[in-house]
Amino acid sequence: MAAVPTPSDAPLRIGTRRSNLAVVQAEGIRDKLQKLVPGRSFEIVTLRPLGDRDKTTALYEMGVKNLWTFELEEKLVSGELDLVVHCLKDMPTALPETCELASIPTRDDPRDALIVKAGLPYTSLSTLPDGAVVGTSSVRRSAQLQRIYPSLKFANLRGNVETRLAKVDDPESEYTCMIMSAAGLQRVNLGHRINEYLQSSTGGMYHAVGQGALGLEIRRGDTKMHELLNQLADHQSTLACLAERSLLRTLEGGCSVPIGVETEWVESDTLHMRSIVVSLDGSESVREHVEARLSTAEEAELLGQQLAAKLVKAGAQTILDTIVINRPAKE
Ligand SMILES: NCc1[nH]cc(CCC(=O)O)c1CC(=O)O
Repeated sequence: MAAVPTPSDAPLRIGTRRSNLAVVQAEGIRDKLQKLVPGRSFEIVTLRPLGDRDKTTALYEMGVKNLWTFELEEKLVSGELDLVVHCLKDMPTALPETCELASIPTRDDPRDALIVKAGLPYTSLSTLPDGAVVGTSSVRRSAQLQRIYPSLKFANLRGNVETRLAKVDDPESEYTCMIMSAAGLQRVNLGHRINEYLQSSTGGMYHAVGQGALGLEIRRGDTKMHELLNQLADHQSTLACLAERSLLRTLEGGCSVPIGVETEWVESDTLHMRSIVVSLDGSESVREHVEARLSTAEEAELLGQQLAAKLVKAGAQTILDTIVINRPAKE
């Protein structure tokens, strides 16, 4: 007679999106968990969320905010999944009451990267010709680039990493180049296609909140999973990302805004945080920074709130009000 499996014999089910990037990320987490609990079996369950199924409707017109997460969260809550592996930057700053962000592992490169169409000679943003077309559907990227390089043009570019790269490389396509996260490209072994890393100190680009980090989401109150995932958490990455998410949560006010950020540990216990808020056309922008010694999630969230308050005081509210009226797309 077959043994009746006890709950701890049941495979631990990890949910994620159905892209190559998402699966690679989930496999990485699975391999780490496997080392922590060698006796357990694991199963990766992929799902194509609404945000990936509908590629034509403008993101801001789809109504729901959590287009990439809500179906996975439903399966978490119903018990069909035990864990969801997200790109942290795709996770809304407010999660459903029934779920929680259990762990943020060591963050990869948070920067944006420039990728030029195969065969073209350009190697950096500053060498692109006037009128070059940048593929991106992120208002954070297009607004910031327009601020720095007013002669650039922009065209929407959606789809997973490989699809976007193929569209840009297509000799018939209008794109001269695209901007993507360095971590996303590196994780699917396309890091060699990066022509330039973008950051505030060399060119003025700030990355998205949470970019380059993973967010491990569980059912609220699942203490066993929480304890297990705690072992994958990285203290500095967690505090930096919580500070960034707090900044976004404070500024967002229910709507998406083109806001860029950078966080840097200047001493092992001191977090330096810089941020920019840009109008959609790049004509107006506000930049601020804060720094504090911190060691707890509460202190990190306070720092994010302080930076938000400084930005608002410096004029970010005027920019944000205009954007709320225009209802922009998020990343
Ligand atoms: N916007 C979609 C998205 N969400 C997470 C990543 C890549 C992984 C990451 O940066 O954490 C990407 C691709 C991109 O923005 O270039």
